[in-house]
Amino acid sequence: MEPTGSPASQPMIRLSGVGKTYPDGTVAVHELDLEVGRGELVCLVGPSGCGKSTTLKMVNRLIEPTTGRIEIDGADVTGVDPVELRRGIGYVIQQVGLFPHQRIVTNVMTVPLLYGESKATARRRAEELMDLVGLDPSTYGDRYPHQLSGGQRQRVGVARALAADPPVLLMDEPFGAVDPVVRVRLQDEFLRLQRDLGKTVVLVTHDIDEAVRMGDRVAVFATGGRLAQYATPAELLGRPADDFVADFVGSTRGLRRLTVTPIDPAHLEPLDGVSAGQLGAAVDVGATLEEALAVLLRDDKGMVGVKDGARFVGVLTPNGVHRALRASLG
Ligand SMILES: Nc1ncnc2c1ncn2[C@@H]1O[C@H](COP(=O)(O)OP(=O)(O)OP(=O)(O)O)[C@@H](O)[C@H]1O
Repeated sequence: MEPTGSPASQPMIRLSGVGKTYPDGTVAVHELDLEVGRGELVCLVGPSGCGKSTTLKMVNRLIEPTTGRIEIDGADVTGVDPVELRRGIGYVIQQVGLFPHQRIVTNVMTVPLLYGESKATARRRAEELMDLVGLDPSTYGDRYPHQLSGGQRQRVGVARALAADPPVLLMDEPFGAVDPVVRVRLQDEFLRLQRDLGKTVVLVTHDIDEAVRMGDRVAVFATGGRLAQYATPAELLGRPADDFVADFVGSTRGLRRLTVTPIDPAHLEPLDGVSAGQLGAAVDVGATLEEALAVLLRDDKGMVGVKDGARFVGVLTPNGVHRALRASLG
């Protein structure tokens, strides 16, 4: 599916009153309204069985909704041939689904070959994609899936999903199968890739930390396929909509807010009478409160200098951190 050059204000994905009731009467998703902007990364998070995967699969029509309407780039997906639809939508799942008896490069080439590219072009494209996800094709291209680590296999899954250069990427627990350290590295790599490529991404996770770390917005689902809150990470942690969300984001949400709240120059204090030598290390004005607080605690000077490039713009004190947290909720 080609982007139609629709107005930038139109969401890339729009779900209106979408519901799914399975034949046995299970309500997997209940009347869901959700919009995902162009280039936005939205995380769907919630306890097991709350309808996250079903929602994702309705977007690429692996599951048909029982009610409602789903549009991608302004077009009703039910009017698009499912095979055609899925070409415009990359899909990454936890179990990656690589062909075990094919080399990695061949696995990635499958998609361009499917679209009728010549073998040489498909190979070139596969090698580019492997580079893009941080796997050197000359080292890993000729290996088989079982000769890769879980994290490396996951990268192959992402490379393959990007092979058709789809504007939309759906990811179902993409980093679920790897250990926590590799997981954070893959999250960082993917965020960098996403910033460069500007895809519209919907990512399912049951991990609230992953959701607030990665999402521009986060949709919290509750049991019964009900959307409990759809908000930015800062809003979600600072103003949970109800007890369910407050409970789900956890009692340490105050700490988590530091990770999603940027330094606000309005809450800095002037440098007057303080020399740079008294300050220890400085942080960049684009840093988060968490990064600033880490330096503040480490250097133990009672304040941390904040720089914009080479220029000092002020100092942040523990009180300033408090004020910035309060003010971030408007
Ligand atoms: N084919 C089916 N028939 C009946 N019920 C189903 C079917 N597939 C899924 N369900 C039910 O629909 C609900 C939502 O399932 P879904 O897989 O979307 O949840 P999820 O939030 O992705 O869960 P998890 O985090 O455990 O993967 C669950 O209660 C599940 O048991």
